[in-house]
This record gives sequence, C-alpha cells and structure tokens, in this order.
Amino acid sequence: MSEPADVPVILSDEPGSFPWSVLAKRHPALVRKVRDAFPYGPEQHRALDALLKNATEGVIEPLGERAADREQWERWDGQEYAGRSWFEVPFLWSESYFYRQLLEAVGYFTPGPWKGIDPFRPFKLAELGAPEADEELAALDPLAERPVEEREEALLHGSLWGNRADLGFRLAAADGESDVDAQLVADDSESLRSLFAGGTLCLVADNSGRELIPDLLLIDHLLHHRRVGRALLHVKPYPYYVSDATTADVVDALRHLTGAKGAAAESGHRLWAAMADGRLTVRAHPFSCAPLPYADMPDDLRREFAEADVTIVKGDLNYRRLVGDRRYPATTPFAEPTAYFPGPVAALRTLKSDVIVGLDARTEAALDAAEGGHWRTSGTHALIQVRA
Ligand SMILES: O=P(O)(O)OC[C@@]1(O)O[C@H](CO)[C@@H](O)[C@@H]1O
Repeated sequence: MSEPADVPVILSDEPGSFPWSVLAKRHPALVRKVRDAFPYGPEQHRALDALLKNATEGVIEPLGERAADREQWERWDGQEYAGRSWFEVPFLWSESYFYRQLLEAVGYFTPGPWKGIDPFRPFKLAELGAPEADEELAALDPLAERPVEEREEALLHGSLWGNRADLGFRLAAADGESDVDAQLVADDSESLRSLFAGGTLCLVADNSGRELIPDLLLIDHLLHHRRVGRALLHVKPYPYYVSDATTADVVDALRHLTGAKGAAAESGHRLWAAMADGRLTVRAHPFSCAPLPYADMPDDLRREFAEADVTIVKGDLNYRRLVGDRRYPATTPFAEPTAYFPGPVAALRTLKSDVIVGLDARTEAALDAAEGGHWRTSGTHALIQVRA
C-alpha cells in the first residue's frame, strides 16, 4: 500500500474551508431536505434532530449494539475515532459516517416499514424525469450518424461531464455557479481509449440519473463495438452521498432508457440483454461505501480490479478515495498515489473538492491566477487521468 505519510490528510477543522462547510452547512441542509421529502413519523424526526445536533456539535458515537455492520465500522477506524469531534477526524471518514447515520435515523436498516426506503429517491427520480435528461437522450440520434470513433469520444465526454449531475453538490451550488464555462485540466483520453482491448472493463460508478445514464451509454458502445468483452459496474450497496448509484438506480436508469425513443431505447435494450447474458454485471461491494481510500481495499476487490484491462473510476468522491484524501502538491504525478492500484486505472471527474494531482505547473499557476482556489471545488473543471 502506498502511504504518502508526509502528505497531510484532509480534516474539516478549519472554519470556512471546503471540508468544514460540508459538515457545518451541507449536511444540515441535507437533513432538512430529506425531512421535508418524506412523511416520517415522530421517531424519525427525533432521530434526525439528534443526528443534526451530534454531527455539528457533538462527538462521534459508535453504531448501536445491534447494527449488523458495527464490527465492520470498528475495523474501518471507528474505534479510533469514537469520542472525537466530527470535524477533527479525516473528512472522508466523517462524511461517510454521516451518510451511514442518516440512513440509520430514517430507519433504512431497522426491520420495519421504512427498511430499505431510499431517503434520496425523490431527488433521484426528479432528476431522471427532468426535461434536460430527455434532451440528452434525444442528442443520441444525430450522434448515431457519426463515425464510431467520434461517437466513442462523445460518449466518453458525456460520461465525464455527467459527473456534474451530483445532487449533494447542487445543494451547495444553488446559485448556479456550476453552470459557468467548463474545461479540462488534464486529458489522457487517448491513453484511456488505447486500453479498450476487448477484455474486461470495471467502471466504478458515481451518481445515478444524469451521470449513470451516460456511463451506461458508454458501456453499451464499448460492448457493442467489441471494444470490451464484458463490463463490471460497481455501485453502492446502500444510498450514499445523496445521488450515488445503487442497484435500484441501475434498474431505474435501464427502464428509463428502454422506455425512451430512438438510439437511447436501442442502447437500453442492448444493455438489458447484456445483463441477461452476463456481459454486463452489477457489483455492490461493501467497500464501495467504506470511509477509506482504495489503497485499503480488501483482497477480493483487488483481484477483480487486477483482472480488468482498465478500471474507470468516476467522480469526485471516488477520486478522493483513489488518490487519497490528502493535501498533495497539485503537480504530484498521478502515477504516484495510484501506484498501489492493481491494474490500469483511469479517473473521470469534475473537480468538486480540494484534492488534485497530475497537473503541470503552468496549468496550476494559470488556474490560480484566474480564479484563486475556486477552480478546485466549483465543479466547472474536469479531468481524465490515466495510469496504464
Ligand atoms: O463524488 P461526486 O458525486 O462527484 O461529488 C461528491 C461531492 O459533492 O461530495 C463531496 C463533498 O460532500 C465531494 O467529494 C464532492 O463535492
């Protein structure tokens, strides 16, 4: 495991910083949204109040005695962090634990009528049904007339920029700042495309809805044109970071595609068939919701990534987990913090948190000169980085 011990891990203890604002502002706003979206009973309201108070003013409490994943969380550093302020443990850890505790508060894990009810589902469905989502699908028809290479590039960029469709992020960027001109700060797309060699693709998904649909369209293209022989789609085992994709969201996305018109429906039916014959498989590994970097992944996951021709890691959170949620110099080569990864790996991400590696010094200087540090978290810039 690569342990860049001398690079500080990101905490949330600096008032005004991005991680601090997520814990102090984004999480309370999210609790309000979830509370308003469901006719929860008094027990859930009380639990949400308690979570809000605990996560902003209190200390980390261990999971209840009866929680099935209690031991797992203890192994995932929970024992070490119990009793400490949420703001003083790694940002990656406290955010992840917040989502675990939010699900607990609404009864997601407790036997009873609310078990398994995704508290983010209304937001996810609203996004799938938005007119923009239909426009994006309609754009596939003219694209189908273009040469295969061009289509592949367009679908790759569709999957990349789909990552802006992150509902947690939009809670914080309600002033529309996520819609300003977007640009790529690193582009290894040619190197990525050279890795599609007819074998296995792992795609570690991020958001559902308007990100998952283009991810699926890319997978369909790669399968259909035999650029890959099979694809493994890694999703989350439970609702996470608001819009992260679960198996239920894959089903919704596929139903949405098959119910569409034209090229979108054709893709949907091909993907449906690929699920049936095993060329497309969904995985929901517990580690996909772990509060830890991928450097700590368990052996079964390591073996799976090792067997793939390439693993595409989508989105901001997965990027933080891939390279480690640390204050790296931005010019750290991408290959260094990803050296531990067991096979070729590519990151497709819009920039929505402080972590960044693999920039050249000129690009970093130009971005800083134009925007201060804003470009790191505003979601207006993106990257495609590859370690072959
Ligand atoms: O992984 P995604 O959907 O691209 O982004 C996740 C995100 O919105 O949530 C985290 C902060 O809460 C950051 O990693 C990022 O801002």
